[in-house]
Amino acid sequence: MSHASAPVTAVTPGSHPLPSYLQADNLGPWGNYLQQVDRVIPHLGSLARWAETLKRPKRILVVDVPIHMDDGTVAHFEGYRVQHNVSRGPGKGGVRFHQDVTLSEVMALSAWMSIKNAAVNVPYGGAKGGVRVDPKTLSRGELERVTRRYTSEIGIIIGPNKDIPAPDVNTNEQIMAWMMDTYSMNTGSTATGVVTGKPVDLGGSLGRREATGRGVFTVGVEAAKHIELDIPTARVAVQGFGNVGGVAGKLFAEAGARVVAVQDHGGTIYREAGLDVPALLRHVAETGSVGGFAQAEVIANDKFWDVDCDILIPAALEQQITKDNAGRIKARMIIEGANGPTTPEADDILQERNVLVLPDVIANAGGVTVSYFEWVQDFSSFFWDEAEINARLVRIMKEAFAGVWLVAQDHKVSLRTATFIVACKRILHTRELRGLYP
Ligand SMILES: NC(=O)C1=CN([C@@H]2O[C@H](COP(=O)(O)OP(=O)(O)OC[C@H]3O[C@@H](n4cnc5c(N)ncnc54)[C@H](O)[C@@H]3O)[C@@H](O)[C@H]2O)C=CC1
Ligand SMILES: O=C(O)CCC(=O)C(=O)O
Repeated sequence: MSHASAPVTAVTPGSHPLPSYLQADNLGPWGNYLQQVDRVIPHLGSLARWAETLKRPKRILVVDVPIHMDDGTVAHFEGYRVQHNVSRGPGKGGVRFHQDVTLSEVMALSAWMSIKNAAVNVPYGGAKGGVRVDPKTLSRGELERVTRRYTSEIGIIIGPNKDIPAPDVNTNEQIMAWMMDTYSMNTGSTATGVVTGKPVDLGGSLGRREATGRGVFTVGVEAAKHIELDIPTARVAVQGFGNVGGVAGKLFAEAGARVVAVQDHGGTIYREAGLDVPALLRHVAETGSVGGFAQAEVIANDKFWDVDCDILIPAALEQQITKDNAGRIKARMIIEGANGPTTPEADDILQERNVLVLPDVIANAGGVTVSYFEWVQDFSSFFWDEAEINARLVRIMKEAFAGVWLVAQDHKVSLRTATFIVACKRILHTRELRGLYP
């Protein structure tokens, strides 16, 4: 068929077909997000008439990131920045470097940022970015060149008042420093507020590195009270032992819990008596993975889901808890450190089995909450001490979680749908106040 005669979807008044990249039935994380939105719509009252806006990212940028490799060749990487919603303020959300990252995945991650930011009521919309690259295969120089070129390419849509990136999987303080420097070079003045999660010596905030794990721990302790789960005697299993999982595991261990199993990209380890978490963190810092940790038994990766535990913390990637393993999970409570680790089908199975799921959009909001503190500190050039930051973080997390808990009771819905109710009402209320014109 020639291009000229290709079928064209007719657009009639009142019919608004979705753009092609939003149409497929099975879009992985984006498809999961859409199902989560469908579940909240019946609870939005008159604001439901604006709900379509939640299903369409505001702005999507796909960029080519060409760099010189150390061997003199030129390599091209695919980069994305998606601003899902900016009704409540500038876009805000991390940047992921991963070989499998896709546009629809970044769309979902940006949408969950909109929900999360509204759930804890920080004045941001939602955004996320990614580069399709395995940073472990790059030299330090190559990693810096990828970061700087990506930052220049997305420079047209980011900025301290437009969209503020931060760390996510495989990105860290050094990468944020390069991003800040590149943006500042391109705009002609030092703009510390363009990214958060920077080194403290460069306008970063005390407590940001630990903030997501601390938030996971805080909501976990609060939720445990509701189901009479005793933290000092609890057994915890953690998937992903990086920024989020490592800190959450450490805080649970310090509270007396036994971290019995940990899985990361390098394998799965188990110790019924509890792993020595500080020693494991040192091992990961030295070797890059939990693999090879001497004081533990190695188990098959799939056996992780059968581990006898009270609390499960997925803190790696999306779609880990599915209809295939949800029935095997022994935990009474799941705290989602990762974004999107549980599919909607698995959510239903877990609810049926009375497993309490603390959803990502509230449980891992500690990171962006302290990012907000960092941004505020950068604007005022006045920096707070760590005790103040942690106290404010804990207060926001506790209050947000308590509110979500009440909504879940009132509407007789899961904590995920309850968080979506709180957040979507806030987002759509601002949409309504701002209107659509022009
Ligand atoms: N860094 C942050 O402040 C925040 C991160 N998150 C989410 O938390 C999750 C983890 O992020 P970070 O800890 O920052 O990343 P990270 O890069 O520090 O750690 C990622 C961890 O996941 C593990 N992992 C990767 N692939 C795996 C696989 N196939 N199976 C098992 N483990 C695997 C890695 O080995 C590593 O331990 C992501 O979903 C991220 O979006 C959510 C909120 C904030
Ligand atoms: O700190 C931020 O701005 C966002 C962190 C993030 O990417 C997330 O919460 O998933």
